[in-house]
Amino acid sequence: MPTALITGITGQDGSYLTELLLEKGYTVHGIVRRSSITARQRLDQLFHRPDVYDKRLFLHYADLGDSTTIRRILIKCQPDELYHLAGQSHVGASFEIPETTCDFTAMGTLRMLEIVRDLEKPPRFLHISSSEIFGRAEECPQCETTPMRPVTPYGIAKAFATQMVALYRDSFGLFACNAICYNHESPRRGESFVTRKITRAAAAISLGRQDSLSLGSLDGRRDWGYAPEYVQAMWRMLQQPAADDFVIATGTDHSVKDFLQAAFETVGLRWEDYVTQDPRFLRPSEGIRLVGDSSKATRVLGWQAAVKLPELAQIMVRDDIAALSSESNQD
Ligand SMILES: C[C@H]1O[C@H](OP(=O)(O)OP(=O)(O)OC[C@H]2O[C@@H](n3cnc4c(=O)[nH]c(N)nc43)[C@H](O)[C@@H]2O)[C@@H](O)[C@@H](O)C1=O
Repeated sequence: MPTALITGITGQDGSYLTELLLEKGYTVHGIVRRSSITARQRLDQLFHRPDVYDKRLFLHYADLGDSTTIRRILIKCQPDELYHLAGQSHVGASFEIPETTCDFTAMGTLRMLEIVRDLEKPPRFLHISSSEIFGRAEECPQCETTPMRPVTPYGIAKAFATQMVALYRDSFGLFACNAICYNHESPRRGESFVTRKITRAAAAISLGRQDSLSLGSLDGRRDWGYAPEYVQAMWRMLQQPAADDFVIATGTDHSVKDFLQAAFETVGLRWEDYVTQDPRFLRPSEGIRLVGDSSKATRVLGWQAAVKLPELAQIMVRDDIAALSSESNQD
C-alpha cells in the first residue's frame, strides 16, 4: 500500500486529505509545527481510532524552515506521494507579515523541492497553489495559461512557489504538480476567513449569542467550493501518467454579499440587520474578481465541483449551529 507525507496535515485540507488517503488504504505521515497544538482538533477523530493512529497515521514535528529535520523525516518515511499544503495562507495577514509569508509560502516550497530533488527515489510532489497568483487577472475566468498578476504578498509568494514547481518539473524531471485551488471552504475552515466568520456569526446570532458581525469589503468576488471535493482533485493529480498543473474551481463566482445572503437565509434572518463595516478588515487591494475554469481538470482528471452556493453556506451554518448548541449543552 502506498505511503503519503502531508505538510500542513492539521489544516482544513490536510485533515480531509488524511481521511481520504486512509480510506484508500495509504499509510499517512504528517509534518506538524510544534506551535500548532490547538489546530490539531481537526484530526481528533483519527487520533481516537485505534486501527489508525500510530499504525497508519504518524505525526512528525518540524518547521518549514528546518530543512535538516524535514530531510530526515522524508528519508525515514520514504513516501510515494508528498502533498505540500503548509504555509501562511491568510491573504489579509500577508500584508502585516510579508516576510514570514514569503519565508513559509515561497521559500518553504523551494526548500521542499530542493530536498525532494536530492532523494534517491523522489516522491510524486503536489504543491497547493492558489487563485491569488492571478491577482488583477487579465481574463475571467482564469485557467492554467492565464498570466500571473498577483497583487498581495501572499499571491506573490504563491506565484514564486508555483513557478518553482514548474521549473523543477521541467528542468530536473521531478513529478511535481500545482493544484491551483480557488477558495474552498467547509465547517473546518479557520474562523478568520470570511466564509466561516459569516457562518459562525449567523449561527451565533440565531442562537442569541452574538448581536452583530464586523466585516471589511463586501465587493470582492470569489469562486467558493467545498474543501472535501478539492482534496479529491489533489489525489487524482498524483495518479496521472504525467505531472501537470490544474485549476481547481467551481467556475461560478459570488460576492461576499451573496455569501452573507445564503448564510443568513439559512437561519431566517436578514444580514443587513447585523453586519457593520470595520476598516480593520479592509485590504490594500480589494474588489478583485477571481473565478476559475477547471475544464482541464474535468477533461483529464474527471473532476468537477458539485457543492456550490447556497448549499455550501447551508452546510457550514448547520454545522456551526450544531457545534454551538453542543458547546452550550456542556456548560
Ligand atoms: C484562494 C485563496 O482563498 C483564501 O483567500 P481569500 O480569498 O483572501 O479569502 P478570505 O476568506 O480571507 O477573503 C475573501 C474575501 O472576503 C473579503 N472580506 C470581507 N470582510 C472580511 C473579513 O472580515 N475577513 C476576511 N478574511 N475577509 C473579508 C476579503 O477582502 C476577500 O475579498 C485563502 O484560502 C488563501 O489561502 C487562498 O489561497
